[in-house]
Amino acid sequence: MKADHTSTSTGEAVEEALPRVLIVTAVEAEREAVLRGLRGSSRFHVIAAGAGTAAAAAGTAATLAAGSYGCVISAGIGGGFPGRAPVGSLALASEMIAADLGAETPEGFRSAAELGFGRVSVPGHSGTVQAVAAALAAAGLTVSTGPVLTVSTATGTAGTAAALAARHPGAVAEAMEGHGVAVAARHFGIAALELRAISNPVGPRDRAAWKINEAMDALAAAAAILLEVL
Ligand SMILES: O=C(O)c1cccc(C(=O)CC[C@H]2O[C@@H](n3cnc4c(=O)[nH]cnc43)[C@H](O)[C@@H]2O)c1
Repeated sequence: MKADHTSTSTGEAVEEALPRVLIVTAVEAEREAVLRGLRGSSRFHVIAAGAGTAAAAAGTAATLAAGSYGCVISAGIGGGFPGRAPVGSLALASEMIAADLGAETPEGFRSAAELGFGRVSVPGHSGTVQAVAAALAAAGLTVSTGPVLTVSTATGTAGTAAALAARHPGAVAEAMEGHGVAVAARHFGIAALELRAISNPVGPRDRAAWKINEAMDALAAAAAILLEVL
């Protein structure tokens, strides 16, 4: 998807016949950060659907059923895997993985896919992922592209962080909604992306150290680039 602008006789830029983009955040503060970056564009519809995959999937599906969209983005703050996505940077999902959908067994965690009862990963639309990553980097923003994990419980110990990193080599970030948004988008045959602004490292929980404002500013800056590239 690429922006296609024309001008009116007065020189005013208008967005013409471009597909609408749905952006799904968890909470209102994330929605407001995205809207700040979008500077009033009517082509982007931004909803705060609630935290977790169920709320995200339900909100996404209900919105897609009621309108026409070319692309859906799960966006918000997230945890970054140390050495891959530092606090204040951006993470863009090559795939959105339901990282704790499965079962504990005596041999350890087995994913739903390994157990034969479902897929746990939805790929991001590769052309769009590449275009967005390139545009963010060209704008001077720090962005890491790789698998983004969707978890029901935010990681709070070094042990869980290490286990997730071992199960998902190359994972750049974790959050709580991406896979739900992607599954809803797939149901409607629409491309999905996930974009996270990193507020905290994945690891031992230290909520007081989360850099929420820094992450919200990065999210707003990224939204301004989405406006140009999608
Ligand atoms: O307390 C606040 O001011 C505040 C402002 C905006 C958002 C929040 C959230 O707690 C958002 C919850 C949302 O954040 C994602 N998230 C962020 N870090 C992680 C993590 O390390 N692991 C998993 N999820 C994370 C997640 O998608 C939540 O829905 C608070």
